[in-house]
Amino acid sequence: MIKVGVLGGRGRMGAEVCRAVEGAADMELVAVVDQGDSLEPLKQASVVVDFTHPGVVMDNLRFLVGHGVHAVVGTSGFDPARVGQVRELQRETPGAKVLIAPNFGVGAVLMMHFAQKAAPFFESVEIVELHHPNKADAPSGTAYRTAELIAEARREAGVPASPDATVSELDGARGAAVEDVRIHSVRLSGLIAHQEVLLGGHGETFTIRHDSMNRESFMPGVLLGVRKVADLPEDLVLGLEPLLGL
Ligand SMILES: NC(=O)C1=CN([C@@H]2O[C@H](COP(=O)(O)OP(=O)(O)OC[C@H]3O[C@@H](n4cnc5c(N)ncnc54)[C@H](OP(=O)(O)O)[C@@H]3O)[C@@H](O)[C@H]2O)C=CC1
Ligand SMILES: O=C(O)C1=N[C@H](C(=O)O)C[C@H](O)C1
Repeated sequence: MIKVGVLGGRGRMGAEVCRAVEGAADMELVAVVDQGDSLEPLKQASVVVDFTHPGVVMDNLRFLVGHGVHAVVGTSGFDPARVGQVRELQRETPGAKVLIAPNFGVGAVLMMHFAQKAAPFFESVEIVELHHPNKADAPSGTAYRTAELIAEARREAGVPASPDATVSELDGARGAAVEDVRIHSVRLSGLIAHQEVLLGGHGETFTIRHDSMNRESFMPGVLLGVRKVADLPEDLVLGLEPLLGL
């Protein structure tokens, strides 16, 4: 049995993770921690899943890595500086593996993968992400990571930035740029989590779209992460891709 703790266990995702862990025959839910609770009960767990808030996740990781507890992190907000800080924590106290996945939806991981493959073949690429209005951060972690992967693929292939003649704009009209890739964030009641990667050039466009219809959709990926995190080949893995053989 894998002893699992959940951080953010009363939140939208955390509550869903608690249900999924309780329904898994090979897992035992040993600790559920939320805002204001002590982190101490998490020491009983061999793996802790974190779906909290970008503002607190680094403190959570400091505690988990410091106590040798493997972490499966879904919380957003991981830019290169934060990833570097996690590596530093692991250097200071070796032993705990960390999996940080911007998106645990299998379809979303495939969307990112296909976008990375397609990006060098088109002159233009932009991302539109659409989420429920309770989301605290923009752009989404998924869109940020997609932009990084697209930028890396285009850089390696020697493709220049997407053409754009804009010389005057209302602040924000052209979205946020992550390494030259524009991201547009929509917050709309009724939505859960959705993303389109728009590619264009030479008289054709290609759109890759992913939709999460509910939060259960993330659970197969989360449970896969819990099962695999202790045996990851590297101390820190970014994204579910290697666990899916991508
Ligand atoms: N990787 C993925 O596949 C997915 C990632 N996410 C990400 O997961 C994160 C959580 O999303 P969501 O569940 O919708 O958010 P919620 O706000 O519903 O849940 C977060 C929970 O964490 C609690 N919390 C805040 N601070 C702490 C703390 N210091 N210790 C313990 N718990 C704390 C919150 O309490 P309170 O409300 O009192 O602040 C809340 O109960 C976001 O960053 C989101 O982007 C979401 C979906 C999928
Ligand atoms: O806050 C959410 O809901 C989601 N957050 C993640 C992100 O920021 O990419 C994953 C998914 O989009 C849902």
